[in-house]
Amino acid sequence: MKQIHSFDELRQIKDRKVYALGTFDGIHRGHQRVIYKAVQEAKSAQAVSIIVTFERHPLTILHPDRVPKLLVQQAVMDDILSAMNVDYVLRLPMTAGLLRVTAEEFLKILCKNMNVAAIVMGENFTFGAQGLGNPSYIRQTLEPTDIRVLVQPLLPCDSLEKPISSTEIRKAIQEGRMEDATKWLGRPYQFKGIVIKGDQRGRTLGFPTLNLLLPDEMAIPPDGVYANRVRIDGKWYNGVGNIGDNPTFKNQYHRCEVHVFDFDRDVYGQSVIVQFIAYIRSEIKFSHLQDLIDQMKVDEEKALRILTDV
Ligand SMILES: Cc1cc2nc3c(=O)[nH]c(=O)nc-3n(C[C@H](O)[C@H](O)[C@H](O)COP(=O)(O)O)c2cc1C
Ligand SMILES: Nc1ncnc2c1ncn2[C@@H]1O[C@H](COP(=O)(O)OP(=O)(O)OP(=O)(O)O)[C@@H](O)[C@H]1O
Repeated sequence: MKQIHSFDELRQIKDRKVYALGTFDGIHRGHQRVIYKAVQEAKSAQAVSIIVTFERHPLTILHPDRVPKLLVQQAVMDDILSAMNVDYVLRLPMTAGLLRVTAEEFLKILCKNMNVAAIVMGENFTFGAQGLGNPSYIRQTLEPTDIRVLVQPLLPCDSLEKPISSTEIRKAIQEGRMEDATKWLGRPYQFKGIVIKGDQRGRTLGFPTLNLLLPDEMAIPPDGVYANRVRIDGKWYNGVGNIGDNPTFKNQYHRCEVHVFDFDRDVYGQSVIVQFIAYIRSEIKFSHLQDLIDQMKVDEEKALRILTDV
């Protein structure tokens, strides 16, 4: 999959094109429906599939203090899109100028002399200045052309009368409902990070841990203990982890740690992926070290049970 960043680069692509339009944070199951449709349509129209999205969220310009946390890091998003056989992702740099582009202009740039076979979007897609462009606007505007407009019905969250959305998934993660996040994303919630040195106390407690700084741009589950999976050097391991600042000890900082089962290699400096499968309990300030150790043994048992059941 190739990445492009401007309408000029888009114009260089002479193949027939099928676009999928949206923000696509998280590539949740609703997004996957739209993307699969675009890939399928591209195949039958002998065209290339192009995801049209933004480098950053529009709120980075409109309300920087309200920018939502991300559900997927860009490198991970690109791996997912490649695995879905997408040909290109166009990530438009987010600028005040881009936000002023009207729906009419935006459609014109995307479609005029661009050799477009089809445009795919979900029923709730909006675009252009003030979000005035929507599926019926696109249908109407492209009516006189031979560009197919494929509007996908919204995939609902099964427990709610709402469509799956990045917003609902962010809420689930922030409330520790990791099972909901997994169901709606179609994969466990995860982030990538570099293993840093901790206090090297874990091994003396019988629970050595990988320590990661929390990626500031990402949605972070609440402080507490989790059943985790961790990918190290391409291999997945089970584990039990903690997000928090270890209130039992002094001079700590907010981080994520995972005790990886059946693993004893030194991986400082390596990039790993941590998945959050289920929330187990909140963090506790223990008065005695032995109470923390006993509790971690209980947590380990619980995590093992959860991870063998999923
Ligand atoms: C499963 C698990 C549960 C934990 N629960 C707590 C807790 O409730 N309270 C706390 O202060 N620290 C908790 N921790 C963090 C430990 O205090 C920490 O892993 C230990 O002090 C080692 O730190 P280090 O990696 O910096 O050496 C937990 C860690 C794990 C792996
Ligand atoms: N549940 C869904 N089912 C089908 N298509 C969807 C669903 N949710 C979004 N889409 C479509 O996928 C594309 C990308 O969606 P987008 O990221 O803009 O919205 P979202 O997931 O609802 O996020 P937010 O919660 O931020 O509004 C759009 O074309 C949108 O209409």
